Amino acid sequence: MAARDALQARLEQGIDQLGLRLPAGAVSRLLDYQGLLERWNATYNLTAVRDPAEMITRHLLDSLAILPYVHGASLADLGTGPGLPGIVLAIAAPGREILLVDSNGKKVRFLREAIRSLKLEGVRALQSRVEDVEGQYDCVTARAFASLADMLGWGGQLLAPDGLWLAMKGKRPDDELPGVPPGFTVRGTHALSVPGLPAERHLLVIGRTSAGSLDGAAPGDALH
Ligand SMILES: C[S@@+](CC[C@H](N)C(=O)[O-])C[C@H]1O[C@@H](n2cnc3c(N)ncnc32)[C@H](O)[C@@H]1O
Repeated sequence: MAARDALQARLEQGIDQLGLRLPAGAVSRLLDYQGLLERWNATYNLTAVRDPAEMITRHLLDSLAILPYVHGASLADLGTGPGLPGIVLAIAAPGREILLVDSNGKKVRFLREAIRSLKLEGVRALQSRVEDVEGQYDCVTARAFASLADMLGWGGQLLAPDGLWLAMKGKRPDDELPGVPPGFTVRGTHALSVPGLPAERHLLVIGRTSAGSLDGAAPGDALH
């Protein structure tokens, strides 16, 4: 219990530093999710991060850092792995339809168990390659998944016309910008400061190029 108390203090402090307010019970559910991940990870190797305190920072707080950018009533998290950022966002911002997609069967088995045991309503896990997924979502998230060119090439069809694609990256991915396919434009690049994480983190917010607009011509111009 003492260990959980210490993790809870670290998580709550990080949430405060991010300037977030989460719904009642969310912190406890996030710790339950992490506990489940730690247990499954001992057998199934779902994440290379094994230290619980490091998981709080590198998984929970890093995922929560994009919460202010989450948009609309539906969200698809592509290449979600063990549910990052998708399950964290499902707990922190409930009330959305959320699809978690991964091609790896053991990760999807974990996701289904997490959805069941955490009673995550409106959340579904799909074992599939992103290329084969159908539907459209107001928000698409992807962390540590693929280059911008690949992720938009494989999954661009999933973004609703007014949707926002949130691509989570480490260093600012200037070298990937020329690969953004036609029809999409980078609306902003945000340097994220994740409490306790010294590494650089960036969020690219990508939308569809609106008809008649030139903003897809030079994605770098949209950066700030
Ligand atoms: C490096 S992991 C990142 C997992 C998680 N998003 C995170 O940040 O911890 C990339 C994940 O993408 C999945 N993946 C790779 N290519 C995929 C594809 N084409 N369709 C669906 N999932 C894919 C892998 O199975 C893996 O779980």
